[in-house]
Amino acid sequence: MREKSILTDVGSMTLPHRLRYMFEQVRGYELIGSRNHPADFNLVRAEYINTRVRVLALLFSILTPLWIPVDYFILPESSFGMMAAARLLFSLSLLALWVKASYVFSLRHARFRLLMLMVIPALFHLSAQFILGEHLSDARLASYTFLPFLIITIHCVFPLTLREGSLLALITIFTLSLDELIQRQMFTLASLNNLWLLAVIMSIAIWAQLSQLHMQLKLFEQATTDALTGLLTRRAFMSLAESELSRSERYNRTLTMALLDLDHFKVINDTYGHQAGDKVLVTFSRQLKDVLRATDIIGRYGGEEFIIVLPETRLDEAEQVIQRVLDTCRETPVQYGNHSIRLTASAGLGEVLVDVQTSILYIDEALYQAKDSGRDRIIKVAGERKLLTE
Ligand SMILES: Nc1nc2c(ncn2[C@@H]2O[C@H](COP(=O)(O)OP(=O)(O)OP(=O)(O)O)[C@@H](O)[C@H]2O)c(=O)[nH]1
Repeated sequence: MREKSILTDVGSMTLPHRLRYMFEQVRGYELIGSRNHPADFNLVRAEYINTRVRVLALLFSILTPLWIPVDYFILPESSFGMMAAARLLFSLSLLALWVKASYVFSLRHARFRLLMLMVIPALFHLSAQFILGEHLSDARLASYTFLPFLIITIHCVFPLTLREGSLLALITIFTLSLDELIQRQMFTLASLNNLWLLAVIMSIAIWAQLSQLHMQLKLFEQATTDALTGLLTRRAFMSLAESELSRSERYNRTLTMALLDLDHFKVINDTYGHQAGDKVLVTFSRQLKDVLRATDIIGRYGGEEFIIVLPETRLDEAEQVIQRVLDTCRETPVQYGNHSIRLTASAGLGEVLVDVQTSILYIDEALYQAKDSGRDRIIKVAGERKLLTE
C-alpha cells in the first residue's frame, strides 16, 4: 500500500523481518483463515458461496434423474430399481438444499451448505458402489467411476481459505473412500492410484479457491479502502456505520461518532508541497488507528476530514479518546525531509441517535464551532442536539 511505501524502509530489515513483511504484503494470512477478514467481506463471500451452492444443487437435482432412462438400458435388471431410487433420493436431497439455501445469514451457514453440496454426491457415489458392485468394471458404467473426480472439480468454483478448502477436501475424500475403508481395500494399488489422482486434482482445486479468494479480497479492498490512508472510503464507512447503528439499537447501547479535521492543512500543502501533505494524512491516519480500538470504524470523509464511529462508547468516554487523538497529533510532529511539520486537529463529537446521515449534519456543525472558536479542540453535541461548548 502507498502508506507502507512512504513509511517502511524494507532495505534496513533483517531477513526474517523482510520475509514476514513480504508475507504481510501479499496478505498470506488472509488466505489461510478468515479471522482477519472484515465482517462485511464475510457476508459478501457467504452470499457468493451460497449462490453457487444453490445453482449447483438445482442443476444436479435436475440432471441426475434424467439419466434414469439410460440406466434402464445399461444396468443389470437387479440393480436398476435400487439405482433409480438412489438417484431420486439424491435429486430430492439436492432440491431440499436448494430450497433451504434461499437466503444466508452468515458465513457459517454458507460453509455448512457447501459441505452438504459435497457430502450428498459423495454419499450417492457410495450407494452406487454398493448397489453396482463388480458391474462397475463394465465400461458403459464409466460415469459412475468418474463421479468422485467431478465432485472434486466442483470445489474449484468456490472462493475458500486454505483452512476451509483443506477441511472440505479431507471430508469429501474421506466420504468418497468410505466403501474402500469398509471393505478394507484402501491399500490396494488401484485404490492408492485413485486416491493419488484425487489428491492431485484437489490441490489444483485448492489453488483455484485461493486465487478466487485473493481476487475477491483485492476487489473488496479497492472498493472500500482509501488508497492513500488505508482507511475506509466514505461509502464503505456509511454502510458499516448504519449496521453498527442497527446493532446498537437492538442491544440498547450508545453509539458515538466524531468528525475530525486537520487545522490549516492548506498551509502545509502550500508551504511543503502536496507530498508532504500526503505524508501528514498518512501519519494522522496511523495515529487514529493506534489510539482507537480495533472495533472502532474509521473513514476518510473528505480531503483532510476523518470520521469515526465508536461502538458501545458513552459520550464522555469518547471525548477522552478523541482528546487523546488530538493530543497525539499536536505532540507528534511529522518529519518530512529536513522539516518537522507541527499540526493540530479539531473535532465535533456526538451520539448517533436517529440515523447516521442526520447525526453527521449535527456533528459537522459542532466541528465548525470547534474551528471558529480557535481550533485544536472538541465540541460535543448533547443528546438533545444542543451544542455544548467545552
Ligand atoms: N496533500 C493532499 N492535500 C489534500 C488532499 N485532499 C485535500 N487536500 C487539500 O486539503 C486542503 C484543505 O484546505 P481547507 O479546506 O481550506 O482547510 P484547512 O486549510 O485545513 O483549514 P481549516 O480546516 O479551516 O483549518 C486543500 O488545500 C486541499 O487541496 C490529499 O489527498 N492530499
